[in-house]
Amino acid sequence: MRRLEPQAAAESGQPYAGRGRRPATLHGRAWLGRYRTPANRRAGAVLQLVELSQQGLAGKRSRAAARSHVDKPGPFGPGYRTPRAGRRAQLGQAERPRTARDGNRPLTRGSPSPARRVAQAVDALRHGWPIALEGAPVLQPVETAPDPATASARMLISAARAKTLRLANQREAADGHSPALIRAAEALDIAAALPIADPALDPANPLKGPFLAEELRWTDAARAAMELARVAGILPAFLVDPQPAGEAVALRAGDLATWSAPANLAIATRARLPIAARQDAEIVAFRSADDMREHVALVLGTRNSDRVPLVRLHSECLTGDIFGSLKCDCGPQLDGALAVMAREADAGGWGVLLYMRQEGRGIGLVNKLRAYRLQDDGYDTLDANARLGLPEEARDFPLAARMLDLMGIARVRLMTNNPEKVVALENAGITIVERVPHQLAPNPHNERYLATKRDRAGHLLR
Ligand SMILES: Nc1nc2c(ncn2[C@@H]2O[C@H](COP(=O)(O)OP(=O)(O)OP(=O)(O)O)[C@@H](O)[C@H]2O)c(=O)[nH]1
Ligand SMILES: [Zn+2]
Repeated sequence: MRRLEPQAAAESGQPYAGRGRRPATLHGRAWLGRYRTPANRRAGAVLQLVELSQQGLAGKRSRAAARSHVDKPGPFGPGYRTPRAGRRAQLGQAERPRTARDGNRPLTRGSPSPARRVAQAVDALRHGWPIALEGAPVLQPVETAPDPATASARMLISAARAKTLRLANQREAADGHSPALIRAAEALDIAAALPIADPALDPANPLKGPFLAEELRWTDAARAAMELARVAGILPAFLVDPQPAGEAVALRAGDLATWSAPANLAIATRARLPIAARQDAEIVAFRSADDMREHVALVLGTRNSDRVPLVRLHSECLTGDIFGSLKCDCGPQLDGALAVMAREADAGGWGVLLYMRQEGRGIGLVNKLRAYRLQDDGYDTLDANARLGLPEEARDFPLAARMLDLMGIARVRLMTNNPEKVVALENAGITIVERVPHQLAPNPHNERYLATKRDRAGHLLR
């Protein structure tokens, strides 16, 4: 049975509060120093033998730089400046690709609907089957490819990954999740392509290449492919125009926008759910026809139109929520939120916990665990995601707004330290009457994770 501890106890500074577990030892971190080779430039493209280095570490923004953006209103207090304000539209709103402008090869008449095409494409990527985005060559996912003989000299990878291979320019690599096209001197089969796709294999494969960076003429389709890989939870790396080609699932870049529309979400069912924190709790389940992830809300206390509910938007963390992982603060935050809401209900108010199935900030469990592996090599949370070619924040917060909307909740007191949640919910039409800080005691394993949240992601942590 899960053990609950009140937030007050957790806030009192007790180590590992909220989960009642202590780590046996405190592990030191190995920071690896590496080397780089100079680039050999030729005719505007970069052709070189690549030696990998940990340049991601050099790319850290300072705390001052992270905070040097526009002013924030209301919930954060006077003078607060939001980090990454210029990129706010991308963050917390899983990218909704625009309608494709590339190419002119039409899908056949009577082909499946956009949502069905995306569902089939995601399924294909999980099985290792190729996809064919309109206007783009056939793309074979590297990670899941069933036939090791599938080969191509060209690969589509993330700009961030291309940067670690010394192939992307700074401008492209700034948006690490954006795509880059590379060409090898000879065809790469799956065994050769995997170390290019997976940074976890870098230590065993320090030498790669030579590669040529090619101009990408089907950008929208390539961006959609990266996004589909994220949704499928696989590494964002594809063989381009592979041999043998296999039967590809056809779709358009713009199909993703239809697939991810919050309006698709509806209440599926609700039931009474006595939980340790509160016996009269209710659970509400949400479902979209398109997305297999089923989100839920827990309602604690009796709905009361005179009281603005205390709301916690919690994103799934299997490791923290279920196993009590000490690497993050998710487990204590989940338990703490329910305990505070139960107290609120005792005092005549009510609370709503939205449990969003957006594991690893939207990159999925396996890719989060890949990021953990890179963190063991010294990368922080953000750099580990970047090195994988995945966005640091890929959650779809408008979906949370849709859940509140479906429950008839327009005004909330939001428990969070993350200003982007506040901004994203407000942009989606929810009024945040108050931001309620939700900080719990750190432990030696999550100190760096919390410092990264504070110093690089702008979370309001002490
Ligand atoms: N990619 C990645 N995700 C992580 C890592 N550690 C935790 N997470 C995920 O981060 C998310 C944390 O979610 P929340 O606690 O709801 O949100 P938050 O952005 O930390 O903001 P708060 O509301 O202040 O807690 C969960 O989905 C975790 O699975 C990590 O190292 N890498
Ligand atoms: Zn966690």
